[in-house]
Formats: sequence, structure tokens, C-alpha cells
Amino acid sequence: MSSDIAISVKNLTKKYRIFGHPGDRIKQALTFGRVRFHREFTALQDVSFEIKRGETVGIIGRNGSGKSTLLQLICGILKPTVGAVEVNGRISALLELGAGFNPEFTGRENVYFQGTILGLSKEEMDSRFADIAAFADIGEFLDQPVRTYSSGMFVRLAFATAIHVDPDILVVDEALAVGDMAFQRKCFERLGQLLSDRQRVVLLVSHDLRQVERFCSRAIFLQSGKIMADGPAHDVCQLYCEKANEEIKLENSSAASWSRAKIDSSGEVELLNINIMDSNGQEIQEICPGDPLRVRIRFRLFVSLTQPELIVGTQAVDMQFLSSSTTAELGVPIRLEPGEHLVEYLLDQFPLAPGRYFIRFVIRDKTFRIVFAGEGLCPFLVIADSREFDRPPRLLDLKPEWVLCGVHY
Ligand SMILES: Nc1ncnc2c1ncn2[C@@H]1O[C@H](COP(=O)(O)OP(=O)(O)OP(=O)(O)O)[C@@H](O)[C@H]1O
Repeated sequence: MSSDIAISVKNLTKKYRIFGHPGDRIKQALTFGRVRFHREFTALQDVSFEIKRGETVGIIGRNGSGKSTLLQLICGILKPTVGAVEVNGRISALLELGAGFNPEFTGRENVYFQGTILGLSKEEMDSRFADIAAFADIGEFLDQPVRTYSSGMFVRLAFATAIHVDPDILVVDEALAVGDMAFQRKCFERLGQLLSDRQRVVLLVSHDLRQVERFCSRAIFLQSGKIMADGPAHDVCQLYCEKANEEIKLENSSAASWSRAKIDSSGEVELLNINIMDSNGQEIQEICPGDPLRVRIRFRLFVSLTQPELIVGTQAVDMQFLSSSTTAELGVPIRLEPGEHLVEYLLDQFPLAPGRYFIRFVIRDKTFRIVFAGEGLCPFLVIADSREFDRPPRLLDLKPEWVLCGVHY
């Protein structure tokens, strides 16, 4: 391997054995493998790439696409089924929680233990310990067994150790997501400093595309264990985003997309139909950021309701309520008679950033009794456009007026 290559991965395939029952593993051993009690699952298939010194590479892909498997193969924790990994330099890894630390040892003991594994002497670790403790900032827990740590404390100590052992290659597998925001920022600042040494390599698995774009020069996109794309982080993240959009659209077009719908009805109301429509009244499933939002709801009422309240709101994928509007805001009492009703809810602009959203629809009577409550209804998309990756992270797409003094155009 040439000296400027830090990691070389050639035709890497990893197959896991899946046993139907825990006892099947023993049965297979007892038959000396003559009878097969397992099936094979290919988590990585024929993956090849090289990483040069000084590169920061993000590994992205959906859950189960093989990212952690790849990192574990690079770190030597797993053995490949086929292919080879060559690593040129000292590798320090911050893998999933629990990896590498012994839960019965104290934090201090684990730090020294990690140092020994990576070939550092006790004196070398003595001289670094104060910095590790200061960075981790977990106080007296340093002398408590690691099993008593919260996941955040664990990752603090593991990260502090990983960056203070002079790694040539630092591997970070999503673990940072556990730390609080201030700690994450501190970690990324420190990673940036580490990278000022042009010889170092950082491999980062993250679901946060913005983090990957900001931090990595290159990204590798894995899909079902294969490389879908490998190139400049911006381009690969954009491709990943487009693929994700396509998949969400596909999910949205299937009946499964209604699986989030949760309806609680007193029996006095039947929801007939709810959809998003364009300005011509045509049903649509996606809108662009900042477009108008028009929701049309048809329902049948079996009783008459005096002074009811209709509430329409939007929800995020985690069902968090994003907005709620009520007809009570009209200030005019309304009355609903038995029969079919049609309600349209119109917003000039829907200010939320690209993502998947749902509609919530509630009817209360004048005593605030819930007559009908539907959540997770009518899934729709605010789609990412090509400018998405130049924009800062946000939840809302607001359209401010700017006053810029002394700025030349
Ligand atoms: N020890 C194992 N035995 C059997 N299958 C496994 C094992 N470890 C992982 N897998 C399977 O291999 C596939 C890839 O898993 P891996 O953890 O590498 O994915 P990932 O991209 O890191 O996912 P995530 O984003 O959810 O962390 C998954 O389908 C997973 O279920």
C-alpha cells in the first residue's frame, strides 16, 4: 500500500449467520457444521475504496445499510467473509456505546486500559490524563465503575480518550449524537483541530447530513451493503437526499402511509376524506417550501352540534404538534347539522422546512368534549429543492424583510 493511503478496502464482503433459535448455534456445533441451522445475511457486498491521509470521510446511508459493519471491519473488530482491509497507522475508534470500555472498571482504569491497547506507556498516559479528564468533564464519576454512567457521560469519556491518544485515524460511529449540544460542538471543534494535521484521517458515520457536509471533504453512501456513491461530500449528500425523497414519495403513495393515522371518535362523526390540494383543487401529496397549504376535509355528522369548534393543525413525523388553528378564532359561533360537511383550511404559505408532515383534525363541542380527534392524517411532503444544501439547518422557512445598512450590492 502506498504511504499516502491510510485505509485500503478491497472487495469487502461481510455475511452474518442468522440462527432461528438460540439453541441452533449449539446444534450446528454439535454436528460439526455438517447440518446447517443458519441462513446467511449479506451486510456488505464487494465494497472497495481507498482513503488518503488527510481525508475526512462521512459514511452515510439508511438504517441497516452496513455503515457500522464497515467501520467495525476497518477497526479489526470483525473479520471479513471475503476481501481485505489494510490500515496504515494507529486507529482510535469511538464506536457504539459500550464498545471498548469494561463496565466494571472505573473511568480512570478504562482510560489507561485504552491507552495500553493502543501502545501508549503508563507515563505517556499519565501526562495526558489531566487533559482527558478536563475534556470529559464528568467530575467524580471518573472513579466510579463505567456501568454507573449515563450514555452521555460514557461518550464524553470515550471521546476524550479517543482524541488524546494521537490517533492517525479516528473513527466515530454516531456515538456523538448521544452527547448534549454543547458537548457535540466541543467535539467538532476538537475534531477540526485534529484535522489541521494534514496527515490525519477521520471517518464519521452520521445521519446528520449537514454535519457530514460541513465536516467531511468526501462521503460514501451505502445502500443495502453496496456503495451507491463515493465522492465530494456535497454531491453525495445531495444524491442521498434525492434518494430519500424518492423513497418517502413511494411510501406516501402506498396505503402504508396511513399507518400513522390514529382516530378517536365518539361515533357522532365519520371522516370521509381528507387531502391536500393545489390551487386548482387537484389532490396533491407534496408542496414546495413556502407554497400555500390547502387542506380539504369531508366528514359526516350524525348529530347536531351547537357552537362546536373545528381544529386543524400540522404534525411532524414524530407526531409533535407544529401548528393548531381553531374556528373559535373566528369569533362567530358556528352550528353543524347532521349530514355531510366540507371544510377547507387555507394557509397562504406553509413555512416548514423540507420533510414529511401530517394533518391533525379535531372537533370539540361547546363543553370541550372531544367528538372526533384524528392525528397523523393525510401525510404530505415539503420537498427539498436543489438549493437545500446551501441553506443553514432550520425547522421553519420564514420570509423576513432584511434591512442591511452599509452593504453594497
Ligand atoms: N451480529 C449480527 N448478526 C446478524 N446480522 C447483523 C449483525 N450485525 C448487523 N447485522 C445486520 O447487518 C445489517 C447492517 O447493519 P449495520 O449495523 O452495519 O447497519 P448501519 O448502517 O450501521 O445501521 P444503523 O444506521 O441503524 O446504525 C443490518 O441489517 C443488521 O441487522
